[in-house]
Amino acid sequence: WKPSDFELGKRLGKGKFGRVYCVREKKSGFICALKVMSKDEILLYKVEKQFVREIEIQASLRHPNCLRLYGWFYDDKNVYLILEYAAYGELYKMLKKRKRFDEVTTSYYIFQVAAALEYMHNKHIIHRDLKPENILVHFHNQIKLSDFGWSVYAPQNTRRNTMCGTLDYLPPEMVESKSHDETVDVWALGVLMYELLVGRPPFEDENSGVTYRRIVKVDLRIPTFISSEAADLIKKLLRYEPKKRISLHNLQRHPWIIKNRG
Ligand SMILES: CC(C)CCNC(=O)Cn1cc(-c2ccc3c(-c4nc5ccccc5[nH]4)n[nH]c3c2)cn1
Repeated sequence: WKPSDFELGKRLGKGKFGRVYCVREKKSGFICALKVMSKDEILLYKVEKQFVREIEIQASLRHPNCLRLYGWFYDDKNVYLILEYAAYGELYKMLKKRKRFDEVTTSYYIFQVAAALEYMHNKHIIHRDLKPENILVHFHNQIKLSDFGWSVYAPQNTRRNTMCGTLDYLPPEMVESKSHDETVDVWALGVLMYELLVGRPPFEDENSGVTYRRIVKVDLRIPTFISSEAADLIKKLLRYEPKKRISLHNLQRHPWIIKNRG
């Protein structure tokens, strides 16, 4: 592949390490997202190892709810990623616009994210960075998990994790730098479900020390407008004990998921 194989379309956004464009591959007319990352940025941020691991992980994933990485190429200045195009963009932007989602839509989103996570966990891959910014939406409310920058091959033993970005999605064991495993994604799914239904994450506070304390205390307050089945599932996801969290298998059979999947 080379850049001139593609017709440049609208700019889709600025990722952490690059610019993303909607493009059309000239010969086939295929629409995809082209991510352009400057080589010296990758070298500057010393993320080439994470970058290679992310490419390996994303290229190996084949699931309707995991964003495809079709291929990649580079020239003297940039690295180019040929990624699947999601018609409606980031879930995060949709959430900001709508304030919060209804329970039917949210349960369909949570069901799909759980299916993608179950698929990844079966391949011993932990996502570790589940949040609305990393979830893209396609036609018919189809969800695409993206940005496997923090994904690692389990089991993950304890190591100092330089956490960048939001603390809101961290489970107690990561806040307390204990060892962690796939169940960190189950906790994050609980945070995601709460945020989609309520419009803000459950332990949010402008003071990150307070957020830390609220996470390790599991200081969870569920608003009354949330249905009792939804509240039941949120409580089963946001358990302090990793082993006590509901499994992704059982989540897909929870009354709130079944009832709302229509
Ligand atoms: C190191 C390398 C392997 C990283 C691989 N993973 C990524 O690059 C993750 N990533 C995906 C994207 C991305 C961003 C936006 C889109 C979009 C998209 N569609 C949109 C529709 C309307 C408005 C915005 C849209 N963005 N489709 N596919 C995308 C893919 C950016 N980074």
